[in-house]
Amino acid sequence: MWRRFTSLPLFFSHLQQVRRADELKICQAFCTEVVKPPVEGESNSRRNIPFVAFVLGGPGSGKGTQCLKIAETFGFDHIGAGDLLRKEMHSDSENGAMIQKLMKEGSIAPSEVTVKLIKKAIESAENCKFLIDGFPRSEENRVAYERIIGAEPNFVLFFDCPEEVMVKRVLNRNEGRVDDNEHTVKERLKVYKAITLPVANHYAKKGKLYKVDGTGTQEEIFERVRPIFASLRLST
Ligand SMILES: Nc1ncnc2c1ncn2[C@@H]1O[C@H](COP(=O)(O)OP(=O)(O)O)[C@@H](O)[C@H]1O
Ligand SMILES: O=c1ccn([C@@H]2O[C@H](COP(=O)(O)OP(=O)(O)O)[C@@H](O)[C@H]2O)c(=O)[nH]1
Ligand SMILES: [Mg+2]
Repeated sequence: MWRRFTSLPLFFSHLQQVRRADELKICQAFCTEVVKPPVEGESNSRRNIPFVAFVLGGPGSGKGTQCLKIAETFGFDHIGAGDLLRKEMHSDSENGAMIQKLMKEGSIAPSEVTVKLIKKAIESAENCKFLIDGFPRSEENRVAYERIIGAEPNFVLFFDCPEEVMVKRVLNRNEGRVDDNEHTVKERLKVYKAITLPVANHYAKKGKLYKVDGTGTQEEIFERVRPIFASLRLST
């Protein structure tokens, strides 16, 4: 349904914006100025918003692996939503037990928890361009992010991968994760198809989704990803 969605106009318009900002410091060039939605007790002010790419795809589609390569090659900060939640789970946080339960079930954590962690990661970074990996996982996540951060992502990278390939990769991941087992991955795939794919569909309809074939070697996949980021002229 959402197979047709190239959004080159988006990139070209951003490219123009970057070109116009050629003399500016690199960080400034990555920032998009947007109108902040009205907040009670605050006037409608203009402010700088970081350059953000969401990275979506099923469990084991290679999001984390490719994000590491993109971050290294193009100077993005990599914010893994699942990594933030795992860190929170292993801390003394009051949410730890709840997160562990949800992860084991293959369910999605409350938006307020995840968005708060993402916001903190963005605010504490020196960088101004981010890959947000594995988020938003639901329409509710998406709406909460856009409301709290006050901006949509600049674009969305989506890894398309057959289920059997994803399952095989997850079961071989060997990182000691509570969710890398046959039962949870099956549940995660159900959640992914029912709740996460509509988010990708939303951005596809807006012309913001870039779909990449997630099969093949890590290097082959990165060669499909590379032109997307290279065309942004955002590498440092
Ligand atoms: N192209 C690939 N071919 C084979 N294994 C891969 C490939 N990409 C990633 N992997 C491995 O598959 C597992 C899942 O990859 P990961 O990047 O964690 O996916 P995701 O973040 O989408 O769940 C990891 O163990 C990773 O090393
Ligand atoms: O925005 C997010 C990201 C992750 N998760 C939880 O964390 C798990 C693992 O997410 P991660 O992105 O690390 O998994 P991956 O897709 O990389 O295997 C998910 O199944 C969810 O339970 C969540 O609730 N919200
Ligand atoms: Mg991952």
